[in-house]
Amino acid sequence: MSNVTAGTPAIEFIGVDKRFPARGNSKEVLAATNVSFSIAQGEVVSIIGPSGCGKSTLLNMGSGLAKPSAGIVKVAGQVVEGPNPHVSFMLQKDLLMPWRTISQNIEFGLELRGVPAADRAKVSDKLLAQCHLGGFGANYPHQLSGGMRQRAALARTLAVDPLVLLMDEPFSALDAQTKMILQQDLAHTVAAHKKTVLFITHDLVEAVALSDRILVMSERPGTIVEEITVDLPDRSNPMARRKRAEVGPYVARLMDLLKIDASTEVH
Ligand SMILES: Nc1ncnc2c1ncn2[C@@H]1O[C@H](COP(=O)(O)OP(=O)(O)OP(=O)(O)O)[C@@H](O)[C@H]1O
Repeated sequence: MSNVTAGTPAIEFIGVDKRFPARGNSKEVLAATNVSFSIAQGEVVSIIGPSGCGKSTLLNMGSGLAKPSAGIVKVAGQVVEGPNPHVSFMLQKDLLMPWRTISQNIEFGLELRGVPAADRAKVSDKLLAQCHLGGFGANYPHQLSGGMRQRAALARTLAVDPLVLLMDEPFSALDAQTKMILQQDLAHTVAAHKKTVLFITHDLVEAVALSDRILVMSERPGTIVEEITVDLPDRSNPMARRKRAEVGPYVARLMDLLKIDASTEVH
């Protein structure tokens, strides 16, 4: 799946607008405007921005679940016209199917693609081990902790061997320590498999700890107002990276760009 010509960006947005038409009493919403960026294969890029600025809408367009109102989105050099096999989604909610075991959940995407059972089992066994879930394949989601369920969701996301992982606040519902452990898992796995990641987060330290670059969006209609290169070592070891003194100044800069201070209103 990931055999894409070297040098072709994994995902590109070119002059993208997204408008939701007026419906009933609600007016038309211009969610995002003039969004352009390009992510190279193997890069990890985070998007941060105020609530409602269109971050999830961008991911939906990347996955083909929503169409741009203007501009184009390309994945692996091809214009995204609908759901496509190059991308895989991971959300805050694990969305595991409660009636399927963890292995069956991990294998679901492969099943849809008609991969034979024995081959599916090989993939899920490997991912269970890699995601520290060895021995839990026959369990059902309700038998696992929240952190383990997100690990299973990550394994399911990786099972189809996507070129791009689109991640929408995947760890935001977890406690701070579990979150750091899962960030570590993710960073390690992404580096080992040279995956491309587009990651949405409200957690500024998480963005610095995990990313090669951070795209900062304005209030709605969201557009990219700043692009910050995270020039720090240890992208595959966010626990080490977050201990570095340079993290503080990056976070301060992001807070300034997002205009977060003591007077910021809570929505
Ligand atoms: N299907 C839809 N129909 C109409 N409006 C929508 C739809 N989806 C999103 N919107 C609107 O578009 C804007 C952007 O929403 P989006 O969920 O992309 O923001 P976000 O930046 O991800 O927000 P948050 O940080 O709170 O998750 C919001 O005003 C939202 O209400």
